[in-house]
Amino acid sequence: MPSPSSSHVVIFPFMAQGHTLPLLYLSKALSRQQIMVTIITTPSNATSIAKTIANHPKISLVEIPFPTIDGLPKDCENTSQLPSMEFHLPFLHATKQLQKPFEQVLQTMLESKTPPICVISDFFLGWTLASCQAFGVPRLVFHGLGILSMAIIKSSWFHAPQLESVSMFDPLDLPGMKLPFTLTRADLPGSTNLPEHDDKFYQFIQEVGEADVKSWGVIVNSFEELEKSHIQAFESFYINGAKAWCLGPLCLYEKMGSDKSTNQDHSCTLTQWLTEQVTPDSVIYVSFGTQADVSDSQLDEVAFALEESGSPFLWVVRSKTWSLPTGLEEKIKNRGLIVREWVNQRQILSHRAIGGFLSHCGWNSVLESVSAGVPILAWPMIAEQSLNAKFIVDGLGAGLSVEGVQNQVSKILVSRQAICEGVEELMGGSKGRIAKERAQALGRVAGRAVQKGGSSHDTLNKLIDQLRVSM
Ligand SMILES: O=c1ccn([C@@H]2O[C@H](COP(=O)(O)OP(=O)(O)O[C@H]3O[C@H](CO)[C@@H](O)[C@H](O)[C@H]3O)[C@@H](O)[C@H]2O)c(=O)[nH]1
Repeated sequence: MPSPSSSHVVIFPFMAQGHTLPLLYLSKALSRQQIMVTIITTPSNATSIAKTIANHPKISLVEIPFPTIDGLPKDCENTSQLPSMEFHLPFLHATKQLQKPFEQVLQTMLESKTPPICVISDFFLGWTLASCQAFGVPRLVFHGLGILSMAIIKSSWFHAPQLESVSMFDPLDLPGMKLPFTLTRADLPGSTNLPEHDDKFYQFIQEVGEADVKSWGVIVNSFEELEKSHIQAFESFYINGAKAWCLGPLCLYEKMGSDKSTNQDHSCTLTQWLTEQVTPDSVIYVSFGTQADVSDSQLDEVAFALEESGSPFLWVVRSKTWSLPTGLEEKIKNRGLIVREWVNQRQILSHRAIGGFLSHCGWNSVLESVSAGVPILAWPMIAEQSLNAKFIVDGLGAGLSVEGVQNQVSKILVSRQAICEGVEELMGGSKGRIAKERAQALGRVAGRAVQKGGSSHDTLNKLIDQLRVSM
């Protein structure tokens, strides 16, 4: 069995912030266990990753070139650089061309004194399974999602023919699953709902899904106390007895303030602004993640709603075309901050001034909010976010929903009244108070999970032991 100091893990994240960040936190957790980690990525992603791993000598980076392909803007190496979600599929296909350089890197590593004990690669990089099998290295897959949403997606995919006869808004029963909320087909992500077999995205997901279920194991950014009752249903879809290793919340392995990848001056300004909002729990943080396209007219509604709600707010806006509606600047100037650059979201959520999070319910944001004990005002937009929103609101009771955000099928403009009412209830209503208590209780459990003796901490040790034995 290799000694701990010579154990080496290869991590290959998908080039999207929400997929890469948790794996960077995992790299740091592994390096603290004296494990060498090599992160494989492309040049422009390597530049930003290098900043976050600067003080971790056991983590190194290997760059492989991103391919140039028709239909994808030049120099786009991360989904956050895509002009819109229309380019997502060409981007996904482009990543398949990383296989050859990836295999060359793996070959060199296997000939070295420290061959890897496993490769942890993203679900979207399904072809890594064939490479790992060819070289005899176990592949662990990472999806970036929670257990419950993954189990629902897999189950509805598996039972698709039976589901087609169920109407869009009727409750859905998934065999073998105990759902903590009422699920309808309208809640399912687009590619799962009404799969069209000649749809190119469907075909891509089917391809990477086939590799997924043949993986050696699954790294899950969640913790047993949160999702234990769904693990068995999820694992049942894996054909070689693969285990789901719940290691999260991975963000909690990152020491607060240690990430130097954000602009430090800017971070200080935000912290100072938050500190000036003297009343604890008074500020609502607003962010819709790194992928969803939110129209400028919808952003106008958010702006008016935040103004009307009277709550202080800190809002991260990604749109390059949107500007604050005329007249609003003056009205919000003493209690609203709109930020257009990358912020340290975890640091913001943990500030005592933050009392709520208006969120799209990307899984990282959900976990970060829960970990900080901050209740969520849920506004799911794309992908599996409706499932996360129902889980946090109906399943865990740690959030409220924006009324009028029915599902992902009816794409209507959500009115400023609905948003404003949600903000008022979360920040000052009795339902908001109950959600806050629940979020705070979950935050304490999440913190214990990653500490010595906690469920995720123990699972990480067990995983490392098992990989070393199987070498
Ligand atoms: O200015 C910013 C903006 C984002 N973040 C971080 O970026 C991550 C964003 O992740 P997430 O909240 O999951 O949002 P998305 O990246 O938009 O989510 C995509 O990836 C998730 C994980 O796979 C899925 O759950 C979502 O449906 C999918 O849209 C989080 O860690 C945030 O803390 C920052 O730190 N600063």
